[in-house]
Amino acid sequence: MADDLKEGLEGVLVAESSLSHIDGDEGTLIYRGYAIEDLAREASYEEVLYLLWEGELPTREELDRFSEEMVAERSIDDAILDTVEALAAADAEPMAALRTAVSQLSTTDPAGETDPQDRQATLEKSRRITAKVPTIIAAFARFRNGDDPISPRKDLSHAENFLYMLNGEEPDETAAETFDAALVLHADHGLNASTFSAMVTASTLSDVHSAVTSAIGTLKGSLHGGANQNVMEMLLEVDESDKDPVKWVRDALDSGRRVAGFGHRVYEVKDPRAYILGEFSESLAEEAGDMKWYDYSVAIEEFMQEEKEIAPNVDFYSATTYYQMGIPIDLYTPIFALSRVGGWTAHVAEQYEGNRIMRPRARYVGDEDQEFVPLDDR
Ligand SMILES: CC(=O)SCCNC(=O)CCNC(=O)[C@H](O)C(C)(C)COP(=O)(O)OP(=O)(O)OC[C@H]1O[C@@H](n2cnc3c(N)ncnc32)[C@H](O)[C@@H]1OP(=O)(O)O
Ligand SMILES: O=C([O-])CC(=O)C(=O)O
Repeated sequence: MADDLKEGLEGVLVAESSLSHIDGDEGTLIYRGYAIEDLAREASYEEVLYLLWEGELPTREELDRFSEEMVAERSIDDAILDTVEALAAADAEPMAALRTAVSQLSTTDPAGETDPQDRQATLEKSRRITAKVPTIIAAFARFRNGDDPISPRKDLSHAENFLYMLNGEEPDETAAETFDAALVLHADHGLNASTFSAMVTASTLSDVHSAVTSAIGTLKGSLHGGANQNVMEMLLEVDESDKDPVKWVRDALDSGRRVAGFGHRVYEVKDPRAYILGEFSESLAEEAGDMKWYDYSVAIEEFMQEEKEIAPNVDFYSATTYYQMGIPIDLYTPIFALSRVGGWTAHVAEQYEGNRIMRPRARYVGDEDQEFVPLDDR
């Protein structure tokens, strides 16, 4: 057995997948062969879910039926709502609340335990979880503001309905389209850490809810999904400092800080999703007549490129996009989960097919041949 140490599992091939592919040198991303740019421009999040779960883009009829099935699963039971209310009252972090509520969803799932070999049952469970995640996040956000949660509507798309449940009013066309495209852009991304986490859990033949719960916990970290919140907090810090953004970032790097929203394990060049989100951020800024956040971002991007040759990832421009849409900063990572749950569950379904338990190993560097000393003699 080769003894090469691959810290962070860099470059290690552990699975075959037909879901998404990243060319890190070229800076391209495809979902089942379709370019992310085409999907973001032309397809709804529901179409992308169908593509990931069913293997092909839906016809109009298939999409209508699928969307109806999703809509029918949007409501959450009172028991879940009570938990969400209690978590909001306890001032829980939104990602912690989401993780707990999604875990609890397993207790109200009508199918109970299902056979991992039953792909249909896995996909139905995935659909129920994915449909309910926006309802959980929006209810949490409202409870903590002292507002009543808003029931999901049946006549709105996944993206529109979330913004409606969050804000209490239907989003305008720009907000609805921008948010839908952001969901498309975040839906899948190869074996990123949270997806891998879901796959590891699934590989033990554990259930879909457990896999998604693992994935939420993994996405939360600042090196992964948590970076979008950190980007906006950094930009606010820049603003408050009254320093030039480039000077601020230079000082941050000098003090050993990492710049949130930059760098990637796979991309050697700018993340293709960052181009699209950058355009959204720019047009929202133009619409509002306030270019500040976009200009700060561009200045930081140019500096990071020139000075460090490190390009932005997906989290860099999603931050200012969401900020300019008025979304609370600590909901950015839950919103990432709201989209990525589609990818996580597609990978779980794939993992169950031809499953082998994930079990790497570590090189042992600890002590050997220790003489055991009984407790009272130590
Ligand atoms: C959705 C997503 O998960 S996208 C990623 C979101 N995360 C972030 O934006 C957090 C900031 N970025 C990072 O911490 C990293 O770039 C990661 C975690 C994304 C990738 O990590 P790795 O592939 O392990 O790269 P690694 O940490 O080895 O970095 C390589 C080099 O680039 C530097 N580097 C990487 N990212 C950054 C950054 N954001 N700021 C400053 N320097 C950086 C590292 O210091 C390292 O330099 P060195 O070789 O001189 O020590
Ligand atoms: O692929 C990764 O490592 C991180 C990422 O960009 C994502 O999950 O979208």
